[in-house]
Amino acid sequence: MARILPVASFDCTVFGATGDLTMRKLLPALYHRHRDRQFPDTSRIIGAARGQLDDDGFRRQAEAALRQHLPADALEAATLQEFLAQLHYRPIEGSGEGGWETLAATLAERPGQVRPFYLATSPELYGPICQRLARHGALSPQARVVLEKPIGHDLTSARDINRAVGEVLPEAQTFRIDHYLGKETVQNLMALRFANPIFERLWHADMIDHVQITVAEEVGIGGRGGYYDRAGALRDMVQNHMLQLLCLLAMESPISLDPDAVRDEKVKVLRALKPIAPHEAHLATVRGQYTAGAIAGQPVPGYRQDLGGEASLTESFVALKLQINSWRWAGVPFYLRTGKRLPRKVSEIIIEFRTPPFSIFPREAVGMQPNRLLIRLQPEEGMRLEMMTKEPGPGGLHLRPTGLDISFEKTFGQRYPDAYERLLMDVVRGNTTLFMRRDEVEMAWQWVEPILQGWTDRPETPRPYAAGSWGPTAAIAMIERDGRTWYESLE
Ligand SMILES: NC(=O)C1=CN([C@@H]2O[C@H](COP(=O)(O)OP(=O)(O)OC[C@H]3O[C@@H](n4cnc5c(N)ncnc54)[C@H](OP(=O)(O)O)[C@@H]3O)[C@@H](O)[C@H]2O)C=CC1
Ligand SMILES: O=C1O[C@H](COP(=O)(O)O)[C@@H](O)[C@H](O)[C@H]1O
Repeated sequence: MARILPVASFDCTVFGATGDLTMRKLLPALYHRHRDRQFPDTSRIIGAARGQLDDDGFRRQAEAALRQHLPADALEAATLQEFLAQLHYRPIEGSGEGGWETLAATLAERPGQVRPFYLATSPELYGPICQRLARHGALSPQARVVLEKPIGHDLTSARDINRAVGEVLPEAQTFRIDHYLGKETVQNLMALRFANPIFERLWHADMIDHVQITVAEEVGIGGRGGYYDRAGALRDMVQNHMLQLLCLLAMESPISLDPDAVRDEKVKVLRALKPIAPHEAHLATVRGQYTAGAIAGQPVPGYRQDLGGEASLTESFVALKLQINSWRWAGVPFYLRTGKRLPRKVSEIIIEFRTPPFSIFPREAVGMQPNRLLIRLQPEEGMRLEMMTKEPGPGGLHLRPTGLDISFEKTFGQRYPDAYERLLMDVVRGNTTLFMRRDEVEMAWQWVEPILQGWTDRPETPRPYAAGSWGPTAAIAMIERDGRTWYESLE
């Protein structure tokens, strides 16, 4: 059973409190933390948005959302009522003047509380909201502002947001969230690498042939088409989640778990990424867009139908090959791919090791495969080290890949907290380790931007792929040109 470390009493103001993210992720996460008694009853969760609701109206919306999004066995009547009683609502205009004095007065009732402000709104509002919080004296030393991804739409807008927020708030009180960093299995990458010296010896271009990172989703763009069609897969998933995974995989050992020690090492990886110039973007990347198809035997519409019939050049799939300019990684390609409406939800990292420099086994020793370390981030979280083993029997020397497996569920047998649960409690604690620093976000945009530029300079229709397939065939061709292949661990 995991230890629950209690946090201090807080007043958490959630801007965008009636939106999808709050209803689907933040309130369920806070409910779970309440259920485990991780925060005191004196804590309040104050919803804020433009809708003219009162506390009861917000509680009714929240209750409906919790009933929809929590598993039935987590819903206990008394716990739910206690949690709802901690919810409040203050109407507010994020970029205007209405509602700020009332919110400030509500917060002033309890000056000693930790004050998280969660900005679950569009990023254009981050600067205006922070400026207003400052103007109304709400940014006490106990304040922490959480900025949801995406931080901007490109490097310039990211810098503008960071500058506007930085004018009123120190970096130590700024929490740029990337929920992948809150996933247990993503945090485990640090344990895998820095608590197991056997791997550190192998974690090097001398031993590793290449790395694959796949983040596949079954879902389409759903009700978020307005946002997604402006973003696309590169901005939505690669600029943040996938580059963060890459940083944790590729960074050198930090000198400690201190937030800046870890983030310094991640920034070094981002700085070492070999730029993909605009004119190279078409060779180093593949963009795709799903067409109608079937997932788990059920027909699903295509991207354009999901958008309401509009034509669109936005990619719902991207695959790319990148290199890291460092002694550790020189010459080791990293292949990344992510997409919506792929055959199943799976996030997985494959480290493929080099083959033996010379083989003593005859050709008939069929099944020779390189060693691979599979790190399954979700679902069926775990790790598998694939080794070549002699098949038992008298009929000659036959080799077969077999796995040393760790299933987290079998090993630890407990509920995995959602990423937002851990991250929200870290915000209250004031621990920024699992949040992105300003320079990290900007370096990631700096690397991604020439690719976007290349796509703009030579606009092409993304390659179609049927929903339920693994993306366009060009993504397969991209890796196969290098004599490698995407690894499907469950197939
Ligand atoms: N939904 C998700 O799964 C994820 C979302 N995000 C990011 O989180 C943010 C929120 O996303 P999501 O919840 O989906 O968006 P929604 O459109 O569902 O919700 C937006 C919320 O912001 C409020 N709002 C809009 N304009 C203003 C304003 N001027 N002043 C105050 N409140 C305002 C809306 O209420 P009202 O109109 O009443 O004011 C609503 O509560 C976005 O940046 C998104 O990219 C990030 C990761 C995942
Ligand atoms: O940030 C986002 O992440 C989700 C995928 O998150 P996961 O925890 O379900 O793997 C993605 O669907 C969404 O488009 C993106 O904005």
